[in-house]
Amino acid sequence: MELILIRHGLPVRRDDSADPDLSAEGHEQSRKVAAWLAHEGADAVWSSPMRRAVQTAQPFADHLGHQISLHEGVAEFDRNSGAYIPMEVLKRENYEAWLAMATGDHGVDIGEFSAAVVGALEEVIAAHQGQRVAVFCHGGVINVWTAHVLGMAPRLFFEPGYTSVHRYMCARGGQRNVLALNERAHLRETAGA
Ligand SMILES: O=C(O)[C@@H](CO)OP(=O)(O)O
Repeated sequence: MELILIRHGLPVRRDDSADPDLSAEGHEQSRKVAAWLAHEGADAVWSSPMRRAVQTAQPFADHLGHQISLHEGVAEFDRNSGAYIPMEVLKRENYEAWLAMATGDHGVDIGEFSAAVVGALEEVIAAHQGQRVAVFCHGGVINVWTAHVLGMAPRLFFEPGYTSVHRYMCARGGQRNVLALNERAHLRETAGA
């Protein structure tokens, strides 16, 4: 089966919640990724239950006429942090805090987080053998899954862009291969993509 992971669009900043809505630009990015993926379709659409992921999934699910299935196991590692500051904003405003996160101080056990993500995605894979499935989720989720497929220790090692598309072939025999990372051609006219 082909597993497609899509990071959510640009959210608004929230200093009082880790579960922000998408910004106007994030909604526009979501419409663009839906159009980008429309020609190939998907047999099912899954999402993290966080608002930014569900709102990003909605245009694609609407296009296909699918309901969105939610899985708590692909919610972001900082879901309980109490605030949401986009990483690029954090880097500008508080470089030390950004550096701490970028070098592994995430405030959570990354091994536990990775095990939960891998378990959740393996459930999705098992439920959709032979199909193409889109899962709308988060930068941390995409990082630890990709590290797992590459045989690396779990860590945040690359920067998935907003509404970036990541593809993996997942065979019945257990083989997991990367097909593509960080597809963002659908954003080529979007400022800051
Ligand atoms: O908190 C963030 O900025 C990132 C971390 O990777 O997560 P998300 O993809 O949910 O924005």
